[in-house]
Amino acid sequence: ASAASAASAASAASAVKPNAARHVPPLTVSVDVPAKTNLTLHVGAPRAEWGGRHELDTIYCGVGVYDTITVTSKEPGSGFSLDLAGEHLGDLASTGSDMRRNHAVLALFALAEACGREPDVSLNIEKRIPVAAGLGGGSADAAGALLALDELWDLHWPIARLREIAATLGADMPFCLTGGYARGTGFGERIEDIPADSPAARQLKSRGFAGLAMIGAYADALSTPAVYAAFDRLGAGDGEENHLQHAAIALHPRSGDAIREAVAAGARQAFVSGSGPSVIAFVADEQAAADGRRAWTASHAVDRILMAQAPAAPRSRRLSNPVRASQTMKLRLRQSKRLNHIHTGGAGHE
Ligand SMILES: C[C@](O)(CO)[C@H](O)COP(=O)(O)OP(=O)(O)OC[C@H]1O[C@@H](n2ccc(N)nc2=O)[C@H](O)[C@@H]1O
Ligand SMILES: Nc1ncnc2c1ncn2[C@@H]1O[C@H](COP(=O)(O)OP(=O)(O)OP(=O)(O)O)[C@@H](O)[C@H]1O
Repeated sequence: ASAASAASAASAASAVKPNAARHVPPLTVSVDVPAKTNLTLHVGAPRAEWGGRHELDTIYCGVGVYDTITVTSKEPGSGFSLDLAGEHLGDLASTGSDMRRNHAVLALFALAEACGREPDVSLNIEKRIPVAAGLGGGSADAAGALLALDELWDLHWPIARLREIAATLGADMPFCLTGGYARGTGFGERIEDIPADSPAARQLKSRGFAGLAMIGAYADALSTPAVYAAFDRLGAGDGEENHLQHAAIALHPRSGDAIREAVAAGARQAFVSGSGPSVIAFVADEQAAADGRRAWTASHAVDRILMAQAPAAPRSRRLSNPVRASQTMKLRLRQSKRLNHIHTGGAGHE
């Protein structure tokens, strides 16, 4: 069940038990949030009122490589902390990376402000989604933080309300709250769910956009604004459902090699994920996956291969004991009291 349905199930349960013992909010909540891709991504004109972001019509799909976001209540007045763990942290691991700008931290401050709470929370992110890879990892972490805090703080807000907050933080975030399949319009933030048993979902499945997917990931990153800027110069490739694919391959030719290799090895669908550089290849079965992996390995068309199921959705867990990270790389930020003011719209910027 998704975190959203878990949340509404919890509030429904308390509604039918008026005499039950007072509900005690959990002290730790953990949410696994999948990566996202775009099965189609039609890009229109940039719009000044969206800060130059482009009009989109896209079919989003959750892809089952999960980041785990864990939130734990802290002493009142103690502020927030952030722990990041994972083998491939990309630019998040660099000393110049400002963890106060981490998307999950921004989500914590946005929700705290919206519900009038202090952000006295420790955030723990176990990253598995490749960073700056076109897989929406930062958006997934922000969505996970919103879902987990919604439970930790016993808010149980409707998804539509969480989506409004998510939309102030980034185009992909409203989708990442629910995953599955969905259509996105506006700058990507207006979401219409595509239920799993709908004709539209059945059509996507029959076109091969479901089941086992290989993700070809790279040590290189692509900046999303740079890919949109390249799209503005180059336009979309002929017949390509992802209008950013041509621009992403122009900036990162190995993504084009990976698509060709995957198709030659029998993949049902192979395309650049969002703004790239990652490539997603849907395969019919384990045998086709083995063929695809061999082709990518022999040709060195990708640096890393991850396997995933799609479509995928967030899932939440209440924990009685805080989790301990045990990964190879671990980064930590302890926040100063002053930072609270910066992120809640108070005094100035650093
Ligand atoms: C490429 C996609 O991942 C496809 O879903 C999204 O369009 C990008 O989603 P995102 O990273 O959540 O986007 P945001 O954080 O809102 O914007 C990052 C940058 O991407 C570009 N951007 C994003 C969305 C959009 N509709 N048009 C744009 O031109 C802008 O340069 C913007 O400054
Ligand atoms: N929690 C986070 N996880 C990943 N990146 C983050 C996070 N917070 C901030 N960032 C910053 O966001 C940048 C984009 O990372 P992300 O993994 O979201 O890329 P992406 O999937 O290509 O983005 P997009 O959603 O634009 O397609 C990174 O380079 C990083 O500096």
